[in-house]
Amino acid sequence: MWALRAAVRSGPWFSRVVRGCRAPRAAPPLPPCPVRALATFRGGLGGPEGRGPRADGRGSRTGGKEDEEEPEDAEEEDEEEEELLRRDPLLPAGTQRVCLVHPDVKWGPGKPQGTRAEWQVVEAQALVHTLDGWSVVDTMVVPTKTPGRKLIFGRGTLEHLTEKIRGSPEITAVFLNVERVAAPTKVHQRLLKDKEAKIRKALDKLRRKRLLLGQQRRLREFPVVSVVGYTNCGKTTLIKALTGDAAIQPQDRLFATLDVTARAGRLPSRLTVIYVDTIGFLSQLPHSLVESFAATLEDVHRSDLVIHVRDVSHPETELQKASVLSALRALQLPRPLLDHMVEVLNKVDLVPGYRPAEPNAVAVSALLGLGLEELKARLEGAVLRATGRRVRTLRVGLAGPQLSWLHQEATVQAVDVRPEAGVADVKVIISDPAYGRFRKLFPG
Ligand SMILES: Nc1nc2c(ncn2[C@@H]2O[C@H](COP(=O)(O)OP(=O)(O)OP(=O)(O)O)[C@@H](O)[C@H]2O)c(=O)[nH]1
Ligand SMILES: [Mg+2]
Repeated sequence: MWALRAAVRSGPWFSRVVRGCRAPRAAPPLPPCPVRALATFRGGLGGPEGRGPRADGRGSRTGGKEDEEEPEDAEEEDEEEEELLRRDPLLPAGTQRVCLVHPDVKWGPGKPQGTRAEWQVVEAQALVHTLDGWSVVDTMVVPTKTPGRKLIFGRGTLEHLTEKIRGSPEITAVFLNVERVAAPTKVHQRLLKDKEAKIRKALDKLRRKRLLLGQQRRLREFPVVSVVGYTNCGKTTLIKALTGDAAIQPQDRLFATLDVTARAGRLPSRLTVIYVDTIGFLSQLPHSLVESFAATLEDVHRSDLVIHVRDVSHPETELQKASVLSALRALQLPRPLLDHMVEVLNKVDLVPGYRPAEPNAVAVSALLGLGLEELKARLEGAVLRATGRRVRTLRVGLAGPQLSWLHQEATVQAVDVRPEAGVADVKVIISDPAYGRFRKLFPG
């Protein structure tokens, strides 16, 4: 379901995607950059305005001699990993003023289903804006009837577009909103290969780290709740609202969250859960990036519960839901996680008089804090069911170690002390294995 959509480079450029037609400029074309890669490119776009892409890799770590040497300490290695995952040396540096060209397929097999050109344009604009210093200064929606062929536009249309763009000096880059990638040149093949090898290494390391984190969490028996959803639907804002963590900074941009992060929060019963924030989904993503995306979502596989956040104020909310569900299926999420997923209808404050159509979903405004108590109650029930935890009232002797054991191994909700009998009735949330251990340690 992922597809490559964009081609970005400095200077008006159509030659890579409109084969058979003359390129408007003589400069050698660069391989197109996947949308996903653009979206993950943060910082480091500085440099002289309008400078072309650093095809030689200068200023980045790719392609240089230093790459061949192993970093000496773990910190340096982490920095390198971070850099590799974030930077794309093939992107033009500095400020870019983009002309967004959207081929609007009106009929035939290439006609996009369930969406409209205007929303595809809005999404593409948002993607361009994820890059610091990049802005869309012009948008052209161009009807075309040759979907899936080598030629996207006819010669006449191409000439018209080229002329228009050449006549607009403010345009420094063209973003062609198509799912296509041209074969890279030999220079670029090497660069991409180097980068691929390094990213694979970084992903392996990331996987090992995640596995360790997952094991540590399991040992401490905190239930894990993963929060997934279309990009910009409000996942981070919801986690901020559920955990009260003021340090979390949601942003109104696509792919604001670029890595999986975990935060602790408490449910009404005082049960601590770990909320895992994830990278947003997009309806069309390049196949080549599925693996890296899947790696960041491995935590979701290991979670006890999944929350699917939806932006109900978005005109394409249904399409977004379908995209997320199909991506989760493609990622082969375990069946119980899919079946017991909690659907959260977010941003209801933007839809006056909103009435949820889905009976089991919870409507909230993560921003204004509406509906959160109901959501927490739902989450609690679902977490208890998913993790085999139960609320039990256990009688313990005041003189013995049982009470402190329960504080360590379970979530103590209330302690009703009966001094005359020298006992206390303790209301706890306890997992079945922990209860088994309690009974074994303190029989009778
Ligand atoms: N009005 C309104 N805006 C919201 C609500 N929840 C989130 N937002 C806004 O939506 C934008 C995106 O929110 P995030 O929480 O960053 O969304 P996200 O899903 O984490 O986005 P990515 O990490 O980019 O995938 C921010 O500007 C939020 O303030 C809500 O309930 N109501
Ligand atoms: Mg986020």
